[in-house]
Order: sequence, then C-alpha cells, then structure tokens
Amino acid sequence: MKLLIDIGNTSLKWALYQDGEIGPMRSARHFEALPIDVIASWEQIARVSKVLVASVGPQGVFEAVIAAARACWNCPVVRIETGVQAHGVRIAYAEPSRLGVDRFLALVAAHSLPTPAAAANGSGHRADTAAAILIVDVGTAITFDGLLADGTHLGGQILPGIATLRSSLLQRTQLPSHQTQDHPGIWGQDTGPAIAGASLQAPVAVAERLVHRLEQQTGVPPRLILTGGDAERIATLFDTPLEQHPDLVLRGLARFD
Ligand SMILES: Nc1ncnc2c1ncn2[C@@H]1O[C@H](COP(=O)(O)OP(=O)(O)OP(=O)(O)O)[C@@H](O)[C@H]1O
Ligand SMILES: CC(C)(CO)[C@@H](O)C(=O)NCCC(=O)O
Ligand SMILES: [K+]
Repeated sequence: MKLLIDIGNTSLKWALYQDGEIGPMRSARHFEALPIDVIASWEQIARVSKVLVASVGPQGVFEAVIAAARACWNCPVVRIETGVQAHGVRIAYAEPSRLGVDRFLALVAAHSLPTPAAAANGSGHRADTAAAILIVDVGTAITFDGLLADGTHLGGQILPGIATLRSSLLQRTQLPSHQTQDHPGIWGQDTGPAIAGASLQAPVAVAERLVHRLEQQTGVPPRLILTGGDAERIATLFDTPLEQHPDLVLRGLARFD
C-alpha cells in the first residue's frame, strides 16, 4: 500500500494506492501545518510501504509529512519534482523545474487518461484520437496547460484563484465589503454579484479562449479537463463540454511509483 499526497498552497490531498488502483481522495485545509485530524486518520492505516509526495506548498507541511510517515509506518518518503519529460509528456518550459510539480503531474495523468468512450466501453485504453487537451486546475491559483495528443506540452497561463481575484480587488480599492456568494450570471446587478460573477467568469473565459486556440491549431476540438478544489464552482458555467477529474494530480503521482 502506497500513500499519495499533493500539498498545495491551501490544501493537502491524499489517497491510498495499491495494485494500480487509487482509492478515494481526501482533502483538508492545512493552514501551513499538518492538521491533527489528518494525522489521526493516517494513524488508522496499518501498513504503508512508501509515501509519494508532490508539493508546491509550504516547506513546513512537507517536513511534517516526513515526520508523520516516520512515526506511523517508518517508511520512505519520495518527493517527485518536475522533469524535462516523463511518461510521454515533454514540458514546454525552457527551465522545466520552474513549472509547478502539480501542473507536471496533471499533464502526465491527462496524457494517459482513457477517453470517456474508452472508459465507458471498459477497454481502458487511450483511444487513438488526435484530440489535444486543456487542463484547468482551479485552486489557490488557477492554472491552464495545453497538451497536444503526441505529449507535447505547449505551456499555459496562471490566474489568481477565485478567492484572490476577489480579495485583491478589495485590497487595492475603496470598494465596500460586499456579500461574496457565488453569482453565476453574466450581468451583476450590485457590487457583490458583479465582483463574484467576474471571479467565476474570468477562468471560464480564459479556458474557452484556449480551447478555441487549440482547436484552431489542431483542427479538432480539444478535451477540456477540470480539476482542483474549486472546479465545481465553475463547471456549470462552460459552453463547451468538459470532464472533471478531481484526483488528476494524485493520478500523475501514481505513475511515479
Ligand atoms: N479562507 C480561504 N482562503 C483562501 N482560499 C480559500 C478559503 N476558503 C476556501 N478557499 C478556497 O480553496 C481554494 C483552494 O483550492 P484547492 O483545494 O485546489 O487548493 P490547493 O490545491 O491548495 O491549490 P493550489 O494547488 O493552487 O495551491 C481557493 O482557491 C479558495 O477558493
Ligand atoms: C501556480 C501554482 C501555485 C499552482 O498550484 C504552482 O503550480 C506553482 O507554484 N507553480 C510554479 C510556477 C509555474 O508553474 O510556472
Ligand atoms: K493544485
């Protein structure tokens, strides 16, 4: 049994992995430390032979994971870093190590995801379509990554996350505090809905623009894959079809077992 852990800037996500199967993903806010209830739930797992970690978050959380793994199972902790290429994916950055490892692993996982049709007919094989992929990871930051069917990473975009899109505006203006309920509409009719609405429409608009560009470049509509803790909040706002894979980064980690 292996434990897969993804440390982000806000949350920590984990799942067990055995015989090629990833168990249910769990998630917790970490507040820059390892929450006591997370450690308590890990103590319930009898045997873990290896912990695989990807982290773009605080160093303290990673160090706490090492300590917990030693205390709970006395097993090795392997930290995966971004590489130039892996599992058929070639990273676009001239300095690949600058690309967040969460983005790297999402690319690796997306490249070998069965197409919805292949998954439905149970073949489990990657269909031989020429569809490119756009990955949108909606977290503390929102990242967009383009991936051609042959594994070429095109690069991407980074946008502040939904919470930061809203809070940064309040920090730099005299705007009054407002209600921050999500507002799905295009036409906000008060300050709160206008700001909340834009924070949701902005990532959707960037994604749809990149989808359009990928289709122009390849001649085939790309697959749009959504992941991240806030994916649910924008998923219904797209005009284009999409797939949701909340555990995409952990799926990428599993490839490095
Ligand atoms: N008090 C809060 N402060 C910041 N973010 C919050 C808060 N409450 C909820 N969130 C939401 O949690 C989201 C984080 O999503 P997710 O769980 O994917 O985090 P993450 O994996 O840590 O992100 P990343 O990998 O980008 O660092 C934020 O974008 C934000 O909308
Ligand atoms: C952008 C985030 C914060 C998203 O989690 C992470 O992938 C990261 O720290 N990336 C490094 C910068 C880059 O990917 O270009
Ligand atoms: K992430």
